[in-house]
Amino acid sequence: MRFHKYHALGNDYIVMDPADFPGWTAPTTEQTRVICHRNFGAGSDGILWGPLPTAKAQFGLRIFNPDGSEAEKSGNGLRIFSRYLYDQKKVGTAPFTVDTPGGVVDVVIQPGGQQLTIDMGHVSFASAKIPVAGPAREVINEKITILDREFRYCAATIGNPHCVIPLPAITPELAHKYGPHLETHPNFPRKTNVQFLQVLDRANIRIEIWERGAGYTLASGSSSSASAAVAHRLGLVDRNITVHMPGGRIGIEIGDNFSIRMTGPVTRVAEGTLHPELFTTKV
Ligand SMILES: N[C@@H](CCC[C@H](N)C(=O)O)C(=O)O
Repeated sequence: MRFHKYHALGNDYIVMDPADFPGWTAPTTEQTRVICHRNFGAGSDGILWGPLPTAKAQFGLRIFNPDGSEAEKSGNGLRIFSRYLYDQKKVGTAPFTVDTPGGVVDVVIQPGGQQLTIDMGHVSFASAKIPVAGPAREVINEKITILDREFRYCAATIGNPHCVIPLPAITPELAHKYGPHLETHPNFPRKTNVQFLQVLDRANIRIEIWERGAGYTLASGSSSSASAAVAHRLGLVDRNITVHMPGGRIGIEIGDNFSIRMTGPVTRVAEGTLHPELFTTKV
């Protein structure tokens, strides 16, 4: 049971190659929870299960959150999985494709493997696609009350759902206090990732993130994509944006129809073997 650990700006994932897990279809909820647990397991913000066979792309990938739920897409997860393929010499610097439940993406890896660019797909603000409850509409600047505070939010999908709250100034405390309530708010039937967004200037934004199924994280590629798209949709930024997060920076280019090209780093952390005794712990 070999595992490979990487981080992308402090958003860390464990790659588990199905070839190293004979008899496993995919990690179960219980297995995922204990593997990702920071005290009882190897510790990570999620599991990347692949490469899997797929007719839609060169490689298939499934993404699991630390609570055991499955995500449709992950920007940092895709960069990390691509770096794993590169380290295993399954790909080089030629472009290749990866199929996720949230759509197929195109990947280019810079020589050395430390910087990767991913064409993430298109952002949509359509309530039916995200999904957001209520009549069909673009979810832009709608009111929502959480605990003691009323916010205005925009919702977006890039394969996975996002709730973006623009504010004049942001803090990690906002994400910790309001994130869990927004994640599970009835407006979002499949729950949601949450970003508090501060526009710094027309080329720079700052976000604080609360991830669905993971909690507070230091960086997120799909959150960067959704937040940059919302800032552009509101007319607050241009098309080339640097997203500043507690863990570091991601570059986002917005093309026609809100297509997103994301560029950012990946760092290789460790490789090891999961011991079967790990799975005797229930978390
Ligand atoms: N860290 C990720 C997002 C992972 C999935 C997310 N928690 C979800 O449930 O949609 C990223 O870098 O995009």
